[in-house]
Amino acid sequence: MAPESRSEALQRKRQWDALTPPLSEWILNAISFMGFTKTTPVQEAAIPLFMGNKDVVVEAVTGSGKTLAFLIPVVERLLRLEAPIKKHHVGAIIISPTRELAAQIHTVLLSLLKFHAPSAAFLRIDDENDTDMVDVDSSPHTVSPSTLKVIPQLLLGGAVTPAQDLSAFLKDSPNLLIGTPGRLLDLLSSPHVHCPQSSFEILVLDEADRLLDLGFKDDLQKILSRLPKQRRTGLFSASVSEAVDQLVRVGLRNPVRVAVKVKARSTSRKLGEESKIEDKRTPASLQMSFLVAAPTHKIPAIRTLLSTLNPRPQKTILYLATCYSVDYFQQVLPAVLKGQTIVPLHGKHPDKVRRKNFTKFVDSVTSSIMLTTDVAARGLDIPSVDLVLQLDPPSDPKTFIHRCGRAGRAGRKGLAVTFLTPGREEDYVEFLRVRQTPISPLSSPAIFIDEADSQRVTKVIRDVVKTDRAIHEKAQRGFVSWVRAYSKHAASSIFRVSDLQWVELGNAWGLLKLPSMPELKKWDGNCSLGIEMDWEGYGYKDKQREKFRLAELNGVGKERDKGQEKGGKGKGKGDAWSQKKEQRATAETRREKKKARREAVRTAKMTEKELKECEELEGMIEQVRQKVLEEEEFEGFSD
Ligand SMILES: Nc1ncnc2c1ncn2[C@@H]1O[C@H](COP(=O)(O)OP(=O)(O)OP(=O)(O)O)[C@@H](O)[C@H]1O
Repeated sequence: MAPESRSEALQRKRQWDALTPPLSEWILNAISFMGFTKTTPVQEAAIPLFMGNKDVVVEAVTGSGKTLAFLIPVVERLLRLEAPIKKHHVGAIIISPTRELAAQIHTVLLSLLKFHAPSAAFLRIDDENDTDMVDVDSSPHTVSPSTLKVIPQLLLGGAVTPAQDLSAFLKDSPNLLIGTPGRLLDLLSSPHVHCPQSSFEILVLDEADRLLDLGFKDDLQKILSRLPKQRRTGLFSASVSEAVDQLVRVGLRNPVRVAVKVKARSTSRKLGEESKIEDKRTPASLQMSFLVAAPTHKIPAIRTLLSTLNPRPQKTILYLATCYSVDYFQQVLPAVLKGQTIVPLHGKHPDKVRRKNFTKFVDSVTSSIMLTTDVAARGLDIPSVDLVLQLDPPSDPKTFIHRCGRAGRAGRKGLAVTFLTPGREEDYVEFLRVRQTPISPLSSPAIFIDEADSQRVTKVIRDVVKTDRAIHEKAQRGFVSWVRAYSKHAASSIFRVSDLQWVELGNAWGLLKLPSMPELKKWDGNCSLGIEMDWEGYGYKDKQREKFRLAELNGVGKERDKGQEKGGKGKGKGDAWSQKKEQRATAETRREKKKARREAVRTAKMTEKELKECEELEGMIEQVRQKVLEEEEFEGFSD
């Protein structure tokens, strides 16, 4: 017999049924139904280790199939126990940093369990593939297969209360919990939920480096303190190596490290130098590009890119730095990017909006752009996303590869374009290269923007802003939050507020004036940006708000608004969120103002009911302002 060639050996190796220990028949069946003929490299390496008795730290590029690389071992281990897990005991936990990602993991799990008859029957999963289901009694692995099943529970913040989570837990007694840290902790804190040594098998941290970040530290530590030390733990991410110092905190025992890298020819060699093969941390099918453009040229460039790319992008994700910039650009971009459905998504949206918008984007059949923040940077697997745009490079450099990795998944072609402002920001290319994330100039399609085009776009945006004072306020708030984010960039020697060109930026955003903010205190330019505005006549589209504004204008608000609306650096209510301390009126002054306002409103002939509504509205606005201040000051404010 002819000896097996290397490629034949590799092919054979990458078969699902060649994995050891062997996978259950029903899993092979499920995978075959999903159309995955071969394992991906990370699945091939990680599944046997994690199914065996090893803790693993797995790093593999975005879109390389890490979800199945941990779901299969989790499910297999739960179904190979000697006896079913006791009522209200948990056998496994999967933690994810965001709701959308946790929900996605749960969906992939259900698509597997559909093929496991006892679990599917319990979960009443729609089983249109009845005929593909394997009679688990014939499985060689399980001791009492017909009694063992996987019962997952998805735990997310938002729509469902912690009490409802607990009640579902008590009713169904799930043995596998999937959720975000906060909600998991709520459930695990109940005395009715048990994770003893005898039951608990396996813990997975998906996007582990993100979960090990400071923001999740407390919740994660509390979760870990409720789990037995003797357990299997798996950490998965496309950038897990950044978190290596933290691994000890998670209590890993001699973990095996699995690192699946991509080999690529070096893009940045000097003249006459041989091209080298380098390790890359992004998938080979993903073209990673950058475009150097002045701020006012960036949105026109996006418009040109979307209309010249061939084939036209079906779904695009456009990343911005902060939630408030998303709130603003969702108002103005439809006028510039005609023919695109713009769907906003960020972490400050109420849960209902967040779910509705996410589904809208995923289900959209027309060209759509998701306008988002880092809340959608990781893990999301939306196959038809073929273009990722970063109007602002992320503050945290490891987020860069996650954002780009929403395109070019599972071998599909994708393009990621990052916009950089001419000058110091161009050093970001080298900054990324030394982090094994090479990006090259966008050459195809070539994008040229002339000044007239960029001026036209600025005008289109400004015209939208002028239609509603509320949009102007969003613009001001968005811009301030953007400047703050810029000032907190991790690569602080590259992204420096002192380099910002304020007028150019104000025009790029279509602002009607530059907001009053500490960053502009020493700037001696003109905050009005040369725009003539009749500020008193500039109203809200919302009738109630406008009525209240007019009432205020005729009364106590008039004096105060003057300073603010001249476009100068006067202090007023509108810049409360940028000058917190100066804006906190004493309780007495507030009471007086309220009295005077009531008087002013009375002269505007409002009914008591209208007056009450206006006051409620203003109270809400004030609360939001205060919240914005606090969040921006203490939390960061990016996603
Ligand atoms: N063996 C396989 N063959 C082909 N496609 C696969 C295989 N395994 C998974 N996929 C598909 O690859 C895509 C990406 O998988 P997955 O979301 O698990 O990637 P990931 O490595 O977790 O990415 P990220 O780092 O962005 O979270 C999914 O659409 C999934 O269905």
